Amino acid sequence: MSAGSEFVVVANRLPVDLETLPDGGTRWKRSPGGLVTALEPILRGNKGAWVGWPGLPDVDVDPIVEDGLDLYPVKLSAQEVADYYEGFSNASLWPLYHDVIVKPVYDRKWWAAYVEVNRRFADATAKVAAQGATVWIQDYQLQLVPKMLRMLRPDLTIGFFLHIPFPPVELFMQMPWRTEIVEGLLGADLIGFHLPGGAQNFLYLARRLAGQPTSRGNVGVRSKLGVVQVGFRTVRVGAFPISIDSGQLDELSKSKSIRDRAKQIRKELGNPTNILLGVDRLDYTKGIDVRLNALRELLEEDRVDPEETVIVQLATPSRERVDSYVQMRGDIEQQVGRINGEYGRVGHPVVHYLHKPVPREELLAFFVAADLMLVTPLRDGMNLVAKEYVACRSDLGGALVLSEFTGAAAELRQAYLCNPHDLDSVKDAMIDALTQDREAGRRRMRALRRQVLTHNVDRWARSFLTALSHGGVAGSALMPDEKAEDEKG
Ligand SMILES: O=P(O)(O)OC[C@H]1O[C@H](O[C@H]2O[C@H](CO)[C@@H](O)[C@H](O)[C@H]2O)[C@H](O)[C@@H](O)[C@@H]1O
Ligand SMILES: Cc1cn([C@@H]2O[C@H](COP(=O)(O)OP(=O)(O)O)[C@@H](O)[C@H]2O)c(=O)[nH]c1=O
Repeated sequence: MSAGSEFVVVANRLPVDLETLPDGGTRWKRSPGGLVTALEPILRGNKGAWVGWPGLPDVDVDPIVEDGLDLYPVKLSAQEVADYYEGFSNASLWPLYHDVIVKPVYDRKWWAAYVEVNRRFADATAKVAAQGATVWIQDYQLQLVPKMLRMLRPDLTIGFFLHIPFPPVELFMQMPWRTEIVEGLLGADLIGFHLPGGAQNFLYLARRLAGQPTSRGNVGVRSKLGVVQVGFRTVRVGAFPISIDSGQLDELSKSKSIRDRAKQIRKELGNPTNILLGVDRLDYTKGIDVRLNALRELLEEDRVDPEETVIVQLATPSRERVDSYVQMRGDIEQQVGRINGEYGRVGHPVVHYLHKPVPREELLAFFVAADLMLVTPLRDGMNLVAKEYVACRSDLGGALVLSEFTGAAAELRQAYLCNPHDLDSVKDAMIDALTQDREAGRRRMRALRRQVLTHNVDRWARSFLTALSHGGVAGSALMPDEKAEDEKG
């Protein structure tokens, strides 16, 4: 075996995506989503390796050995992208884990591809990792890798982190391959979730489906880990809410170039009194439809003046070949057209909608410019956008409307919290935020910033990796296996 890497991250995507250009050539671009936002700075600071898919089917890409970060591409065929990524990952697991907002589809062919691709990731990682290395596997696309990798390389320390919610038993039991998934995860030494609720759901399922004895006490945040006893091995289970590089964003957002661009954005929008902002991957979990409906009703009821208000919705294209995403895009674009048709005028639309990725610096200028940030998911593992907005508001201006169904809501208690399933709750939160007293708004933003600036992505990674290397703190005594009792109840 070659020397290999001491620290390896394994994720479905590499931090950069290969993109096909109109002339048939290719170029690298930043991969979408919060997982990459969070992990890239950690890996660059730790000199590690990243195993992942380069984002295009059927391409052979050589490993890229860069300063501080080595990339090891895993090749997927077009059929595997359809079955493993678009199918099992994003039409079975994603909706199941997000409260079945759309109906999950369970397909044996997709499952077979999921097993096959997970095996390929495990094989690739086994080749890259040094003797005794630490391997950190990411997210729902790779839940079988911990067990597969342990069988290949028992010398490794293996962590797993789930970036999306882990569902309650009533939903998880729908999954035809539920036991295989729980057993796959139990190959890790430490399994991390954003919130204690996800960790507790998992502990219950480990007892019930894998028949393993587990701890019974509450799991804490970065403390009081749960345990599952798997033969002679102890698997730890904990809650580690992810975050952002808040210090860096705070600094960048104070720069003259971003401040100037924010002013220019306001001018380009016609200097309205209120700029509302949404920033999301175009995903049905994000509640883009919810905020547009809320705004339309507020306009209808004359509670918001269309002459003084604009909403900017930045929507990165996502999973564009999955049926539910195609359908949702059509619905949202229809809503945008309806609001502009009814409340806009020539040269002054109410909704400014972009369906394209927005570069990081431009995004920060939008955060600085926005009077009201709308984060209204029906369910979201964390939502880094909410934290990014707060980090960019060193002026203590602006206000955040935040869905209670995001992981971020557990920490950002001074936001205007709302229930996205109750349109009146969203509308009231928007009005409260738009009419807030200036001083009260500054107090809220100060408190939000204290939370985000003291709990950054570094702390997230350190808390997880420390628990992984030290074995963590078990919070409650191991209880006897009460599988039979659970099964009855
Ligand atoms: O890779 P894609 O299919 O294009 O999707 C992008 C990423 O979306 C998801 O992000 C999640 O991770 C964030 C960071 O922990 C979290 O804030 C957010 O709530 C999640 O939705 C997905 O989990 C990633 O695997 C994808 O790469
Ligand atoms: C729309 C948009 C977003 N970003 C960045 O992407 C991530 C999104 O992370 P979050 O946790 O909120 O959600 P998902 O992971 O997508 O489910 C965040 O860092 C955004 O700043 C971007 O760079 N460009 C965009 O256009």
